[in-house]
Amino acid sequence: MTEIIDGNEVAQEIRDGLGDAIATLEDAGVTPALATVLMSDDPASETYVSMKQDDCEEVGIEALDIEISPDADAQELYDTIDELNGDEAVNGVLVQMPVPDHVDDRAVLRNIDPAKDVDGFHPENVGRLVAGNARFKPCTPHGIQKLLDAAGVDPEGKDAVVVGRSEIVGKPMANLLLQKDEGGNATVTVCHSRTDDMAAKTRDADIVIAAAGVPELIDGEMLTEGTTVIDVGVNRVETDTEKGYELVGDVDFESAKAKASAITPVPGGVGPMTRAMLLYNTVKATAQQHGVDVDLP
Ligand SMILES: NC(=O)C1=CN([C@@H]2O[C@H](COP(=O)(O)OP(=O)(O)OC[C@H]3O[C@@H](n4cnc5c(N)ncnc54)[C@H](OP(=O)(O)O)[C@@H]3O)[C@@H](O)[C@H]2O)C=CC1
Ligand SMILES: Nc1nc(=O)c2c([nH]1)NC[C@@H]1CN(c3ccc(C(=O)N[C@@H](CCC(=O)O)C(=O)O)cc3)C=[N+]21
Repeated sequence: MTEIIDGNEVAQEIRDGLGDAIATLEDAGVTPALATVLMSDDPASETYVSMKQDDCEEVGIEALDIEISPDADAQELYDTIDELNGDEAVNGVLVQMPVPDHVDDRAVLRNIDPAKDVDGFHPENVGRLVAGNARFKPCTPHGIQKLLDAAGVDPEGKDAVVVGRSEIVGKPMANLLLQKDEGGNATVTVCHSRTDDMAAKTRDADIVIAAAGVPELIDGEMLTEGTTVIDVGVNRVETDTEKGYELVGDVDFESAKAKASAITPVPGGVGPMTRAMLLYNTVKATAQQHGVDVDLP
């Protein structure tokens, strides 16, 4: 029987597990606060940001929701980031990606105070992660480590194939799997759009993590029996339904499930974990900023 890894359930465990740490911070007189900055009118981005607000409310994190018109000057975004960096009541700052073309996304990430960079995208935090001394593990790959653990899959000694090499998912995922640490110690292959014969790599893998942003790129034909399949893709595909779209992963679920020993669904797999680990990083950031010791799940 193929195990369907339930991301909503594991995310709920993480949120519940943050309760103790948040209570410890409250005892010290601190309420964690996360600021999300949205400079986009993309409906998917708006959905994620509003889901993050709800998550914060559930666990007792204060959520600040800042919207900047996508037509505004880049300077307005930089000024907002400066203000949040300087605001002692704000513990975490997240700028929803992508930002408009006229804004330099690297400069945006460089401007966030690394101590408040709960995405883990600031170059200092990227460097620390690669050096094996992470301050904040990026939310999506960290969430995937938690999902693998919940499914009883230890990457140690396994062949892992990551499809995608983005700064947000593919690269940090490969780095975490490679680390000489719990949840790591895998042998890692990273595929991308220039990879030759990707199916030969995925067929050799014990763990496949698909993060290409291409609907149903990975199907059962590209997998061997017993593979663990993690689907990061959240693609909105137009349909005739009332909503007008359907969420489709980077994995063809039915054919992959027929081969996999365990697989994540879309929705309800990696997405909820990304949001849960953002809360985790916000609590961690708050504790670090105030020198309070907390137990994290
Ligand atoms: N569930 C969650 O929490 C999250 C989900 N996502 C979703 O994950 C997906 C990937 O996101 P993100 O990493 O930001 O995307 P990017 O577009 O930044 O990166 C996609 C990567 O996939 C590679 N790629 C594209 N097409 C192919 C192909 N045909 N074969 C092999 N590799 C390919 C690209 O290669 P190259 O570098 O050569 O261009 C690139 O490295 C999207 O669907 C996104 O919505 C993203 C973040 C969080
Ligand atoms: N600075 C920054 N940090 C991010 O972490 C970040 C970002 N920018 N830009 C965009 C991507 C994408 N991303 C998702 C988060 C949650 C779901 C999620 O919760 N998905 C639900 C369904 C959502 C729905 O119903 O539309 C699920 O898969 O079950 C998806 C995608 C975070 N990202």
